[in-house]
Amino acid sequence: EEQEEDTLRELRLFLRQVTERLTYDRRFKVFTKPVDTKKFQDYRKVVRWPMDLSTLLTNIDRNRYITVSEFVEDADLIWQNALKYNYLKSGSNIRHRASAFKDTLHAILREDLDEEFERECQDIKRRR
Ligand SMILES: CC(=O)c1nc(NC(=O)[C@H]2CNCCN2)sc1-c1cc(O)cc(O)c1
Repeated sequence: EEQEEDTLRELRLFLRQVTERLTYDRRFKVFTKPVDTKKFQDYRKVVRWPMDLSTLLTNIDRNRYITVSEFVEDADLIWQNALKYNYLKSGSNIRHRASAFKDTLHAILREDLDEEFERECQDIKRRR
């Protein structure tokens, strides 16, 4: 009902703010767009579930997330995929950025997410 729609609108605003903070951080430019699979032909052999910041934003606008934890599952794919694809010594530069991305994402959530709000979102999900 109306209160639920208010909560989900507030969730989308929060998730857009988190995504935008990461997108504007120049360290994470490599994570802002889908990996170019023409340029990196082996990428899809290594990474089953590609994810990037622009796709997160599209998913938010399409009402794909009704809890913060669903969003975090997708956002975590970004750094997990980068660590997997760059496991060799030559990928250390991207691994450092992936680790910084992970720490920044979870620091933002620890600082800005009210767990009472996430519990409300979980209740809406349960009722559906
Ligand atoms: C984000 C990611 O996972 C990524 N990994 C890379 N790894 C390599 O190039 C490693 C692969 N192993 C051999 C040594 N090079 S390049 C790259 C990337 C960089 C961009 O500027 C845009 C983009 O979309 C993806």
